[in-house]
Amino acid sequence: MEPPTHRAEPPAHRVESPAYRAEPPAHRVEPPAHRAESPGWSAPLQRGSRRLPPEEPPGLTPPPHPERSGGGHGLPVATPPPRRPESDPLLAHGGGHATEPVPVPQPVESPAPEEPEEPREPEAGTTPEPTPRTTSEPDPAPREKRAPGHPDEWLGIVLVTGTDTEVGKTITTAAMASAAQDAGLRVAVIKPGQTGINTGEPTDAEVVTRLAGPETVRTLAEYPEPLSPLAAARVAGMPALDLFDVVDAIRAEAEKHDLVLVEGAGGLLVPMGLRPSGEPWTFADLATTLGANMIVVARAGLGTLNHTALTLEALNRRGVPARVILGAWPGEPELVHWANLSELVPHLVGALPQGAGSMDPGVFRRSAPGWLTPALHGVLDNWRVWAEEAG
Ligand SMILES: Nc1ncnc2c1ncn2[C@@H]1O[C@H](COP(=O)(O)OP(=O)(O)OP(=O)(O)O)[C@@H](O)[C@H]1O
Ligand SMILES: C[C@H](N)[C@H](N)CCCCCC(=O)O
Ligand SMILES: [Mg+2]
Repeated sequence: MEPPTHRAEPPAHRVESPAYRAEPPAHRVEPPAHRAESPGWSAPLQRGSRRLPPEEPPGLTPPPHPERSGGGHGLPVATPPPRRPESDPLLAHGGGHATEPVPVPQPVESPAPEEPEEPREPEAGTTPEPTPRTTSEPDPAPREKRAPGHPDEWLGIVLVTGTDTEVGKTITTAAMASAAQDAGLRVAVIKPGQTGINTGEPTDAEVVTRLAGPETVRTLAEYPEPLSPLAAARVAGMPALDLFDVVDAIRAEAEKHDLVLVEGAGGLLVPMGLRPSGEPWTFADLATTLGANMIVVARAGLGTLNHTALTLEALNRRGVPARVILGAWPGEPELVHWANLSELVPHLVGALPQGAGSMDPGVFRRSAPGWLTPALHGVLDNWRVWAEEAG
C-alpha cells in the first residue's frame, strides 16, 4: 500500500533544520582543540544584539559567540577523553567579565494579547475556570517579535523547564530570582500547574518564597495527585489549565516586573492543560506563544547528555532560544561530572551546588549570584574555579 502522499516530503522546516541534514554540519566535527582556542567556549554568555536567524534554528549547536566565526559545537559529537579541569583549557578559561558591572535591566516590551476580551487572572492557589472561547476561534498567533538582543538578554518572561522532573527546577528558579533581585530587578515567579499537593511536600511556590522571597509568587492551579497537570486535572475532575489563561496571567505579571520566571512541571513536553480547541498544550507551546526564552535545568551525572540534547533539540526546532543550568553539582564530582561539564559548558549559564536547597535562605540569597553567569544577573565567570570550589 502506498504511503499517504503527505508523508512523502518532510515539512519544509525540517529540510532547513540542521538536525535533518543527511551529513552533519562541518562544525560538528570540529576538533576539541578549537574549543580551547576560542574564548567563546569558556566565556560567559553576554548580552548581545545577535538574533537567531529564524530559517536556521541552531539544532544542537550552542549559540554562536560574537567573537566566533564558525558555527557551534553540538552535543552529539565525537567527544574527547574527559579532561580534568587542570588540563582542560575549556574549563580553565574564564570570560574575564567578573569586573564588568551587571547590565542595567531594560524592561522587555510585552505586547498585549490579541484577544479582545479582558484577561482574567486566576487567583493564587485556585484553579482558573476555563475561558469561554469557541473552538472556531483561532488560537492567537505566536508573538512574532522577540525582544532585542535575544537570546542573551534574560529579562521579561523566562520559562524554566527541566530534562525531567526532580532535576532542581524549583531550586534553580529560586536562585535566578535571588540573583535578579540582588541586581535590583523586580521579580515574579509563576508556577502554572502545581501537582501533588496531597503529598505533604512543600509546593514549589513555598520553596521559592522561602529561599528567594521574590516580590510576587503565584500558583495558577493546584491538583492533588503527583502527575502531569493535565492528568492530575482529569483524575480529580477539575478544570484543566487553559493555555491562554496562563498566557494572560504571565503577561499581566510582566507588566509589573522586570523578570517573570515561569516554572513548568516535569520536562518540556509534559501535557500541561487544554487549548480552547480541546487539544493538550505543553510548556514548549507556552514558550512559542509567549515568544519567551527557556532555561533547561539538567542533571550533572550520567545520562544528562542525552536528556539535555533531546530537550535542546525540541526547543531549537521550535525556534526557542535556550540555555542550560546544572541543578545540582555534586560535592565530590567524579570523572563523569567533569566530562559532562566540559561538554555542556557552551550551553551553560549556571550551575548550583548540591545541597543549595537546604541552605539557610540568607546564605542561599548571598550565594546565588555566584552560581549564575552575568546573562542571568550573576557573577559566575570561570567554570573550573567554580566547579573546584563547589566540589
Ligand atoms: N541544588 C540542590 N540542593 C539541594 N536539594 C536539591 C537541589 N536541587 C534539587 N534538590 C532537591 O531535589 C528535589 C527535586 O528538586 P526540585 O523540587 O527543584 O525539582 P523540580 O525539577 O522542580 O521538580 P518538579 O518537576 O516536581 O517541579 C527536591 O527535593 C529538592 O529539594
Ligand atoms: C509531581 C511531580 N513532582 C511534578 N510536579 C510533575 C511531573 C510530571 C511528569 C510527567 C511525565 O513526564 O511523565
Ligand atoms: Mg519544581
